[in-house]
This record gives sequence, C-alpha cells and structure tokens, in this order.
Amino acid sequence: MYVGGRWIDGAGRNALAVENPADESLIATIPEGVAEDADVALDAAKAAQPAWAALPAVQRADFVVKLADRVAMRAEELAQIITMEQGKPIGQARGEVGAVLGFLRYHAGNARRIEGDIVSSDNINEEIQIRRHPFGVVVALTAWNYPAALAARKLAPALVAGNTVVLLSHEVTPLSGLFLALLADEAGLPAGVFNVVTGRGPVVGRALVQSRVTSLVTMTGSTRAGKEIFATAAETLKVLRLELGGKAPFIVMDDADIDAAVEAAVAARYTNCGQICTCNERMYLHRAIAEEFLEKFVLRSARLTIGDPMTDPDLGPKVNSAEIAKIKEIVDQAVKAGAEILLPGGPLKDGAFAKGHWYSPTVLSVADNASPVMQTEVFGPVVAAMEVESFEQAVALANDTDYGLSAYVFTRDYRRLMRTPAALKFGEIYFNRANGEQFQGFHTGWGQSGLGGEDGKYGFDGYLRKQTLYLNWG
Ligand SMILES: NC(=O)C1=CN([C@@H]2O[C@H](COP(=O)(O)OP(=O)(O)OC[C@H]3O[C@@H](n4cnc5c(N)ncnc54)[C@H](O)[C@@H]3O)[C@@H](O)[C@H]2O)C=CC1
Ligand SMILES: O=C(O)[C@@H](O)[C@@H]1OC[C@H](O)[C@H]1O
Repeated sequence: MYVGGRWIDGAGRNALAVENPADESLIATIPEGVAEDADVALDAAKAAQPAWAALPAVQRADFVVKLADRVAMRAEELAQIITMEQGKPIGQARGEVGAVLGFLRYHAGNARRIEGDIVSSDNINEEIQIRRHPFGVVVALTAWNYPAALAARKLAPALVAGNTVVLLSHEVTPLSGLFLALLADEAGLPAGVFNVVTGRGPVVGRALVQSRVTSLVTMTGSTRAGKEIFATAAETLKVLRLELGGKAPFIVMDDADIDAAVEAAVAARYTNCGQICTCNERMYLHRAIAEEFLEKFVLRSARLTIGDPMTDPDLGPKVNSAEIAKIKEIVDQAVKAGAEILLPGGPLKDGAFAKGHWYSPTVLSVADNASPVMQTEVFGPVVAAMEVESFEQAVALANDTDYGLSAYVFTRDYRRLMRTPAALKFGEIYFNRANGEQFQGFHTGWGQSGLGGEDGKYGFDGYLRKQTLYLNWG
C-alpha cells in the first residue's frame, strides 16, 4: 500500500492473490487491508489536505500534468499490467491508458475554471457571493473493468479541485492503482495527497466510507455495493457519487443504416469482453429489419477472435470464474424461460482454453421482456434480441428496467431522434453510434444506475462544495 508518500508492505496482514484471468497464474499478492489501514491512510490524506488546497489551482494541476507525463513515459508497462490483471486485449489496454491520460489532462485544464458567483441581494448595501471549496478528503472506490481509467477519472478532478484522495484499488485488479501511485511518487506529488490501500470492499472499503475523516465518497461499481455504501454513508451523511450498473437497450428502427447498426452493436456488446457499464445489453429490433440485422449480427459475433489477450484478439477472458458462473446462470434461466439460441457460444474449456475464464459470444432471441437476460445485467459477451412493432413499443420496453445508465438508438428519422431524449429515462444516449464517452461530456446514471455523474464541467464541479456569503456594508 502507498500511504503518506511511503510504501507499506502489509506485514502482519493476510495476503490476497492476484490472478491472471487468461491462464489463472498467480501474478502478485497484495495485503488484505483492515480498518486500521483505512484510518492511517485517511489521516495521511487529512494532514496533507490544507497545504494542498492552499496551492494555487494551476500548481495542483501542474502536479497532475507531471503524473500524466509519467503515465505517458511508462504507458506500455501500465497497459501490460492492465491486461495481465484484468484480461482485456492489449490494444484495448493501450486505449485505457489513453483514457487515463485524457482524464488527467482534461481536468488539469479545469484549474483556471474554478469560479464563483456574485448575486444581487434584496437588501440595500449587500451582495451575495457563492464560492467553491474542496470537500477535504475524498475516498475513491473503483470497479475492476477499467482499473486504471476509473481511478484517474476520480483522482484528477478531486486533486485539481483541492481535495486529497485515498483510493481503494479493487482487490481483483489492484496493480493498476498501485502502479499509478508509483508514478505519482515519481512525479513528486506531495506526501499524503494520493494514497492507495488494498483489501476487500466490505472491510477496508467500509471503514473508508464510515470514517468521519472522509468528506466525499466517489464509487464506480455494482448497484449492490452502491446500496451498501449508501447505507453505511447514511450514518455520517456523506456526500456520495455513485456510478453503478446498467442494462443498456439497443434500439434499431426500420429506417436505420443496418450495417452501421450491426457494427455499433458488436462494438458496444463485445468490447472489453462485454465488461463495460454502457455495453449493449438487450436489443429491440423493428420487425421490418430484425431478420436482416440478426443474420448479420450473428455472423459478425461468430467471427470475433478470442484468445490470449497479449496477442490482441477481439475478446480476451472474463475477469474471473465467478463472472463466468454468473453469466452461465443468466443464460440457463433465459433458455428455461423460453429464449431461443441463435449463437450458442458459452464457456470454453478445452485446448488453449483449459486454463483461464473464457466465454464465447452468445446470441439469444426472446419474446418476453421479463426474461432474465433482458432484466439482469450480464456484463459479458451475451446479448438477447426482441422484435418490436413500433418506436413507441421499443421505448416502453427499454424503459422497463430499474437501471438508467445508457441507451442506443439507430434511426434516420429526425422526429424520432428529437423525441427520444424526453422519452428514454437514461442519463447517456448514443444516437447512430457505438459506445465511448468523451472527457468533456457527463457520464451519469439515472434510477438505480447511480447518482452524481462524472466527467466534463459537471463532473469536476462535483468535487467542489459551495459556500454562500452575505456581505453587508450598510
Ligand atoms: N456506472 C459506471 O460508470 C460503471 C459501473 N460499473 C459497474 O460495476 C460492476 C462491476 O464492478 P465490481 O468491481 O464488481 O463492483 P463492486 O461493486 O464489487 O466494487 C466496486 C468498489 O466498491 C468497493 N466495495 C464493495 N463493497 C463495498 C462496501 N460494502 N463498502 C465499501 N466499499 C465497497 C469495492 O472494493 C470496489 O472498490 C458492474 O455492475 C458494472 O456495471 C462498472 C464500470 C462503470
Ligand atoms: O466505466 C465504464 O465502464 C466506462 O465508463 C468506461 O470506463 C472508462 C472508460 O473511459 C469508459 O468507457
């Protein structure tokens, strides 16, 4: 762990194994942190925060840019760490490093945009000012699907805003976060400004959320864990930013460019082996184009390459065996409930796949939106399609979910396109394109997909609290 500018070897703690999901080999062990580790890290962050906040914002941003420069210098090492611990194909891991750089550099650019307001008062000789301040100590909890990018997405705005940070690097993929700490150390970040602890969410994560030292918790992960964190945070009324699960609908209408829709549906389902919160999780296809779309989609899915992620295939392994078991269960339940199998796919266990966590692209067709595969987040290379009669039916079925993160709509009808934002209850909608947020956007989940939102000016503003001054000189 990296606390107060020093490396702590975790002596006296249990060791947690870090596995390479491609071959199940042991690549590292990390300390299984306990509540005391959380407290020590929070104290270091608290001690460092006043001096950090006192720096002009551009000087804080300079440190963040130096960190970005170190990431750029050692980009290939970080990409290989990501692939080894998480399993995404190396080309996609390089893309994740690009996202780390983007988050760091974008938010460094916000340093000169921390502003306030002067508002007219109802009283004579009085002015109202609204100021922005950092919260203090921010706790960052990340998912395993983008272990480096998700950490940078929180770290960069938090630091530029004047907060200090304690990151719990997910126990399944802890090495990327620890490597970022190493690079931050090389970049000369002052001690205690960025701290990284390891261990399990319900133990060290819970202690981080519970502590009175923590002012704000920013978490990306499952809706289940988000609810636990919400409950824990209630005791001390913490400010929360939760980026949770999704069940994105992919709507293709009769007037869509079918080939473009197929390509986007493939990218949005299978990138990172389907392990993205914005992935295409269920498809609603207008009956006039459903047959053509599915024929092409199944063909493209069947042709995707799967194998050793270091050789940069289309799909690497899933992150662990629990995830394989979870997906298999969803597919089994869906088939029991009447789903038709269009591409059997399923777990791979033989030959080159004897070791590792492999799941081949699987496509189903369903007639009932209540099917488990249309309601439960898969987070893997499995997708089901359902025929619809109209745009209105597609929207109603898409909205029939507790989630509200992202949605896809393929249509060339301008009227439909303009009606969609008010009709679909999702925080992020992709029209006529595949997934992939931009740094200046706002990644935000509605419903049980979270609260808060990240990126862009609104994401940055989330790391600043407001203070109102009534200045009377009467
Ligand atoms: N909306 C979004 O931006 C994204 C959402 N996700 C969602 O994340 C999920 C997969 O990620 P996982 O790593 O399995 O998430 P997870 O929910 O298991 O863990 C997320 C983080 O929360 C911590 N944590 C877990 N339980 C905790 C507790 N009781 N108290 C405090 N901390 C706790 C974990 O240690 C980890 O750091 C999927 O559902 C996916 O949709 C993933 C990426 C992006
Ligand atoms: O969190 C996700 O799964 C996505 O938002 C993903 O995370 C980092 C990448 O830049 C995003 O596409």
